[in-house]
Amino acid sequence: MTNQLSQQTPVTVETVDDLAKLVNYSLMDTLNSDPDATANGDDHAPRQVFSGHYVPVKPTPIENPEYVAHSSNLFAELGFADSMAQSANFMSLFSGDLSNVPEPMSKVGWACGYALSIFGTEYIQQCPFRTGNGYGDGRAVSVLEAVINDKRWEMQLKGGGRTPYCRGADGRAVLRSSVREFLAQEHMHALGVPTSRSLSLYVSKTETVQRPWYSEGSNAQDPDQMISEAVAISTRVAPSFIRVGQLELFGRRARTQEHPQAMAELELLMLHLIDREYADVIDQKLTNEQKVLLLAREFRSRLTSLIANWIRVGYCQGNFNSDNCAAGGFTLDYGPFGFCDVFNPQYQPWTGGGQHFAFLNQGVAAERNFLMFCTALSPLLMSTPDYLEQLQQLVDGFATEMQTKMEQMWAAKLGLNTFDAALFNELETLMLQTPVDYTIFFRELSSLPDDIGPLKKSFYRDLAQGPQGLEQRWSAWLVQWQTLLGTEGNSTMLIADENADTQPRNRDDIIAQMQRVNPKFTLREWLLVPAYQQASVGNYALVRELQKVMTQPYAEQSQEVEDKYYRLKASEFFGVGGCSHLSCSS
Ligand SMILES: Nc1ncnc2c1ncn2[C@@H]1O[C@H](COP(=O)(O)OP(=O)(O)OP(=O)(O)O)[C@@H](O)[C@H]1O
Ligand SMILES: [Mg+2]
Repeated sequence: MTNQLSQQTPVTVETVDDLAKLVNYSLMDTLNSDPDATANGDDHAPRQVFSGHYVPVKPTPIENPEYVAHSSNLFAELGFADSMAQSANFMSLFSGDLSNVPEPMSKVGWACGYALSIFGTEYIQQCPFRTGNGYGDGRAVSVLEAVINDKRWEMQLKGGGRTPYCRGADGRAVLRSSVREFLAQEHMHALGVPTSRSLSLYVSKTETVQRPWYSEGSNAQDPDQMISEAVAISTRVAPSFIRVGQLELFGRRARTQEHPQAMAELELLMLHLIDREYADVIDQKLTNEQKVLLLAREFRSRLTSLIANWIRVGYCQGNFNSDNCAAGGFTLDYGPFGFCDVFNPQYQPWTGGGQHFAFLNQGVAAERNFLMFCTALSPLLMSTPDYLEQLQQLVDGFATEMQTKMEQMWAAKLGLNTFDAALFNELETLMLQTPVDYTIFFRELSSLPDDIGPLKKSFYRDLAQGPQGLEQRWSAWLVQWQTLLGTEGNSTMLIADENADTQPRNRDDIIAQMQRVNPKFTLREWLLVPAYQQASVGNYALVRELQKVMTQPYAEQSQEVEDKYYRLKASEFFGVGGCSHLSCSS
């Protein structure tokens, strides 16, 4: 749960020609291509894809691309020179034009099909053909895989044009959603939460599409107008983009023996997933059945940690369907996400999402995705009933593991070594009744205040306006917490106390530990709105400023940054469409 410091690699990639030397297409080499696909990749009309793991497809470049931003952190980790982001060849490639890429880079990218489950219910009819064979990457096109310092990375354009899975839509992403996703991915990484990463962001100077959106200041739930927005392509990077929904597509086909290769395709995908995401923890020499079990165990462990991390930093994914759940156990698809301001277990930024995907329900939503993951893999264990039984036990044990991770996370946020249910329950009640700003509250608490004075900075209401006795209850809670921490009445050195759960710890150590767990800055929606609004008129200053501030979320930063970004959400932003809630995310 600590902030991962970016590892820098010496710059070795200064041009697209240098990058071409690192390409290595494991997916295209080991998985099956759709046998009905056109050889040249001009495959953009919606159609059914009956078999094969991927469809070769050329992205459609955005017209007149302009540089908006790149992640210099990721560039440094990959050994990319910053200058490359604005070079003509790099910009062409990552704004969708593969026509001039050097050998051995492929001039054709690929898109993958996947199935959909929502909160554990299988959906089949969500494509124009009502079969599920037309569902998948409708606007995400992978363009290359490269091995850089022994690590494999896939690079995928979001908004890269229509694919056979586009279902009649335009295949584009607008600047607004691309700015949000671009900033959020790198913020999440800096928060120490596993995620796909952002490489680059380019916008078209001339090409626009229509999207439903809110008129200025609208309080409506749903957008009340169509607006014209510039299209953009952001490139995201991950070891793979295999989703739970993808395993499900092949699991369902294997289950119903939809075609003669169905079982073999499921097995290939499972092995490929291990190779891409779990090679360091699953021994190649094991039998396939043993691999399936280990895979499920490891995925469960990653997924439960991921959710605990989301809740630690106040993140709500909003649309945690199985097709938005990366099988590698990291955050994927920053569509209708949000970082909460007010602590609220029911916080759900997406109006279409429902309470099942709300902030504190994310563990249960993850459990449903894990069930679908195991269901998809179960055809591979049909001949080994004892293994199937063990898989079921992994499903049955999810909630307990989730609970353990949550308790560890809450304890860490409170600076404690062990979770104390009574202390936490009272805190949760107080946070709801006050109400408090989640980020500011825990950050202020991290300074180990002597009384509740400093915590008031995080309160959205004067305590006198709340239930009777609120102030006294806060004070009593603080004393109880200090007792458990062992800091009561001692401002310099801690004394071991029989009630304290820790060995004596230095006060500064506790502060430092808590500040590594409780970020000072989170990417709240009211900070994103002006950044993408200014970007829409060609001013990228705020995007870059946010990028800088939000990639150091645990650092104190300057007074100026604090004044601007370490604040309660202003009252005028509450209830505003596109700021407090949103519907369309694309
Ligand atoms: N403008 C569009 N054109 C074509 N397909 C689209 C478009 N918008 C969304 N889709 C597809 O609809 C499905 C559901 O959309 P969702 O918002 O979950 O994903 P997304 O944000 O596009 O993508 P991802 O999950 O790849 O980050 C996805 O399969 C996506 O590819
Ligand atoms: Mg999605």
